[in-house]
Amino acid sequence: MSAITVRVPAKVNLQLAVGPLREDGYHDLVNVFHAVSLFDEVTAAEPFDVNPSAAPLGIRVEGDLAGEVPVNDDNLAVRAARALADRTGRSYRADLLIRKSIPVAGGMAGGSADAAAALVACNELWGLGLPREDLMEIAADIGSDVPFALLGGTAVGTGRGERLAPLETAGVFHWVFALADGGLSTPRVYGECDRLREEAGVAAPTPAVSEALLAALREGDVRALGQALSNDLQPAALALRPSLANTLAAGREHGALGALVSGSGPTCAFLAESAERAHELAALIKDVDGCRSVVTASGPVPGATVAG
Ligand SMILES: C[C@@](CO)(OP(=O)(O)O)[C@H](O)COP(=O)(O)OP(=O)(O)OC[C@H]1O[C@@H](n2ccc(N)nc2=O)[C@H](O)[C@@H]1O
Ligand SMILES: Nc1ncnc2c1ncn2[C@@H]1O[C@H](COP(=O)(O)OP(=O)(O)O)[C@@H](O)[C@H]1O
Repeated sequence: MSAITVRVPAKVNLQLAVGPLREDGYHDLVNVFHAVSLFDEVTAAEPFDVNPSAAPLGIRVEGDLAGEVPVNDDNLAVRAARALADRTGRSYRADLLIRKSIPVAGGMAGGSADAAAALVACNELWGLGLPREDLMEIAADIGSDVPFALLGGTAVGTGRGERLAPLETAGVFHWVFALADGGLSTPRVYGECDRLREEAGVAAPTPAVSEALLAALREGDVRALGQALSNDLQPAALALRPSLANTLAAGREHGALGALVSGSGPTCAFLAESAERAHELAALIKDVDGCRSVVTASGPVPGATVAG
């Protein structure tokens, strides 16, 4: 096969419980991931340039957001492809093309998604046949959110978020995402969370999964799910980007069943009762100050999957 395309979803965090800062610089989490139907596509192709001195991994990005994505060795898709090749101990080549739709630095794990997609695409292109468990291990070395982008669905992540257990869910949930201008740096938001806790004299709690959230997911109870959504990083994201409070308030006023910052933000997520209500809600919040654009999506959807 000379080119493989993989479709990979964004995520929203249904619960993000953040524990104390660990010695390795990460926080222990209970991270309930939910994959939604907003996708990037990554194509890995045999290189056009057969010159042996050319870089083994080429990278291009297409789409309105392309200017915000690094097109060098820092790109998470390139890092993933290199880690996969290193694992085999052989030198492989590929040209990677990302068709970007997931917001960049938006708290929806778009970079992690591209890394997961590159692992699946290159595993196929290079005929490696590595099992999913091996891809999961490489994924966890690249970033805490990368294993979930491989898995998809709805899952609880513990440790730094990389140790996953799939969750049972019923039905389809409908979402509106309000995208903001500019991103928020994930380490900066975690740092602000620690700072706010220290300032308030509050010790970081031991993270625990919400039983109400698990029951709502199991029963497909959208109202109960709306009530159970939570994000410990939200106060930090709001401190760094105060305009998000307006966006969240607008969604609640217009009938969202739940409203929260997605992960480290600044994307805000709103849960709607139905696909129709999601479209109505999107139209009502799209002109709120600080909101660049809105998209609707549903979940859960599968993780990184070869297209076609
Ligand atoms: C917050 C979350 C929620 O799902 O994602 P985003 O909302 O940014 O997409 C994740 O925890 C982000 O995961 P990911 O983006 O893969 O982060 P990593 O590359 O592993 O780590 C980047 C940095 O974030 C901080 N970090 C990350 C994970 C974690 N459990 N504790 C942390 O403190 C550390 O400062 C780390 O150096
Ligand atoms: N393929 C990629 N797509 C998006 N961002 C990338 C990619 N590779 C590296 N990055 C870098 O990672 C940062 C965080 O990316 P992203 O995963 O989109 O955000 P978040 O962690 O908020 O979900 C970006 O600011 C960008 O510099």
